[in-house]
Amino acid sequence: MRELTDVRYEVADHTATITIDRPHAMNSFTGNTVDELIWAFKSAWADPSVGAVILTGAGDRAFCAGGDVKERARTGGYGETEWGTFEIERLHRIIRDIPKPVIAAVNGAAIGGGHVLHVLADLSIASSTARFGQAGPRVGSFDAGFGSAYLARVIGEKRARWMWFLCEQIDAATALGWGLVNEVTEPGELMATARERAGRINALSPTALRFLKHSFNADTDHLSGLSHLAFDGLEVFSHSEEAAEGATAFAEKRSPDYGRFRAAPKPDQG
Ligand SMILES: CC(C)(COP(=O)(O)OP(=O)(O)OC[C@H]1O[C@@H](n2cnc3c(N)ncnc32)[C@H](O)[C@@H]1OP(=O)(O)O)[C@@H](O)C(=O)NCCC(=O)NCCSC(=O)c1cc(O)c2ccccc2c1O
Repeated sequence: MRELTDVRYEVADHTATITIDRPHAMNSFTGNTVDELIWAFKSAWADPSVGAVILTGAGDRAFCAGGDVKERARTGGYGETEWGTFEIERLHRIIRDIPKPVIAAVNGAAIGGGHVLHVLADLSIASSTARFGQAGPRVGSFDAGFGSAYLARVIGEKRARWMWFLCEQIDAATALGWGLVNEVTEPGELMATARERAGRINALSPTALRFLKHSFNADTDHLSGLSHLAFDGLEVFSHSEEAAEGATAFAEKRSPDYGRFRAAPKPDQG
């Protein structure tokens, strides 16, 4: 068992529960958090006693607020990692590829990269107090892979563009109406509901579930190439003044000033 600082990993009744445990920073993730999440998902994948996985956040304020923007404002990145690389793309792949259903138990704010994590889960159950939103364009970031294209598959183009282009949050009732979550519970009932659903999954044929999960995925797996390209672009963009302005403004609790970056590429004169 690896020593974990940012994530809790528990297995009970054939269900692995993975909890992002950084409530002081709204369960936002650093590179280390992502490494630990990958370890937890791989552990659940390899454990023959586990049939379903629940992903949630510690406390009642946040599921996950995405990347730790203060860390990025301070250092320009998401901190040290095991291999020196920020492995968020690998985490996305593991959530999709693990041959067991993943249930996101959304206990509060699911924002930015945290929102993407629940979108990638097979099922999402939300507390009535949960909030959902994308924040990249406000803090100088974007997920032009699964985080936008697969989101559009789930809720439709207009709604996905609305979430990304306005960076406003929606509540749990709206998320349910949009098909962004499967069900909404009272906050105190969220984990019991998620465990009950996991228990029902655990009573089913694991092989049938595995084939079904990968069959659902196959239809959108080409987005993985798009994701790869998008993360290449994000890596380049994240070193720009424009990206730094977004992160710095968040850390300084002020609105970002993107005015000087507005000049659009000129149409081809040739
Ligand atoms: C999440 C919120 C909507 C919550 O708002 P609320 O009003 O309830 O709470 P506060 O704003 O007062 O927050 C409490 C406390 O937590 C700190 N905090 C919140 N979010 C973060 C965060 N993401 N990083 C660090 N710290 C955070 C906040 O500063 C407060 O601390 P105090 O010390 O002041 O008490 C709201 O907080 C919010 O909108 N948060 C920011 C959301 C956000 O911008 N997330 C990052 C988007 S970018 C991203 O996720 C991302 C994902 C990737 O996969 C990438 C991959 C590769 C490169 C870059 C990536 C990337 O940038």
